[in-house]
Amino acid sequence: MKNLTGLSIKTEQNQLFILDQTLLPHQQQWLPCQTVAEMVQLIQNLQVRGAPAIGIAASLLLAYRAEQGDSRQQLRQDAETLRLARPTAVNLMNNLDCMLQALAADDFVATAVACAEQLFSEDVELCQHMAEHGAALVKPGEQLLTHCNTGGLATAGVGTALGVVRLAHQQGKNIQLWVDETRPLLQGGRLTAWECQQLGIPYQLICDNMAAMLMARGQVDRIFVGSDRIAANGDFANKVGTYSLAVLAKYHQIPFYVVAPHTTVDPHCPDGSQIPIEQRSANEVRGATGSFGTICWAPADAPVYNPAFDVTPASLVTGWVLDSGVLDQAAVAAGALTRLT
Ligand SMILES: CSC[C@H]1O[C@H](OP(=O)(O)O)[C@H](O)[C@@H]1O
Repeated sequence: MKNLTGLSIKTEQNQLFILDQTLLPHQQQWLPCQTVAEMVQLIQNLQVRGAPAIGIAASLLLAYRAEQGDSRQQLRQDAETLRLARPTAVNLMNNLDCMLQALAADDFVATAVACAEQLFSEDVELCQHMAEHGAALVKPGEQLLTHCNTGGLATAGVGTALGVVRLAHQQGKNIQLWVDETRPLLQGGRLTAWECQQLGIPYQLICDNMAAMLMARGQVDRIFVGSDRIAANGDFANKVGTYSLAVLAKYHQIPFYVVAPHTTVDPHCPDGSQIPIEQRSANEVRGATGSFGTICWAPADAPVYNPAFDVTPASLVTGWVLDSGVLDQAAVAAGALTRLT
């Protein structure tokens, strides 16, 4: 397997390593990953996370196992095990489908490795295209807002929504970024803040419940968020809290964009009601665990509802920023998402 270097995934000397995102921003620890069980744990613990990154990491693990001599039958079983690791991010399913096609070839070791490497390098390119299309929407001096983490940590490239912000910044557009901390796992406060500091992007971290006031004050000009799955009609799932941002943006007439590669579109999913929403553990809401240890601020037996994602209807979306360009509501209503290549 080639040496591949992403911000949170890398291969070196035929070994696969994952940057443990639960330890960021205070610790940077690369973990070797050699088994399917280890990869499932890393994905379920969000040590590797972000729709594109999850799919790429799972594919590289299968390629690694193929190089280790696992049988085609075992690899097919492993693909199905990995598919169950997290249900919402369709990139995982799409990437595993690609890997299963590669495993059908006679020389399946070589084709599996080539497929996983291609998925990695393709995502790098897709991220750059999304960044270019999205940054073209940004006017100089705008105040942008984003939710969760959608940067290099969540992809193999520069990211999706945060990749747009990064390029607008690099183009000298003098943007400012509001970063939602993104309860309960704080992907914004821990990961997007860290990426912004690495990249020199001027940002301010806010609690999720502060976004409305900023919009009311006219301090948000444009919102970019990522996605874990986009349905054929343009509804999309993203980190919980995205829907409320979209409603607020509609009320305040602020342009609201979802940024995603075509690998996040699920043409077989007719609308948002069909997107499976991952339910996560109560303790994530009761408290937080990270490199700082565990802080439990709720009663240990507090009843909890913890959906990891919510669904935003297409009616609230100004534009879909894809690697192929920006689609507006008319294009999406005409079925453009079902004709992507
Ligand atoms: C480009 S990543 C898309 C998506 O993934 C994140 O979810 P998680 O942190 O649970 O993996 C978040 O929803 C991002 O917007």
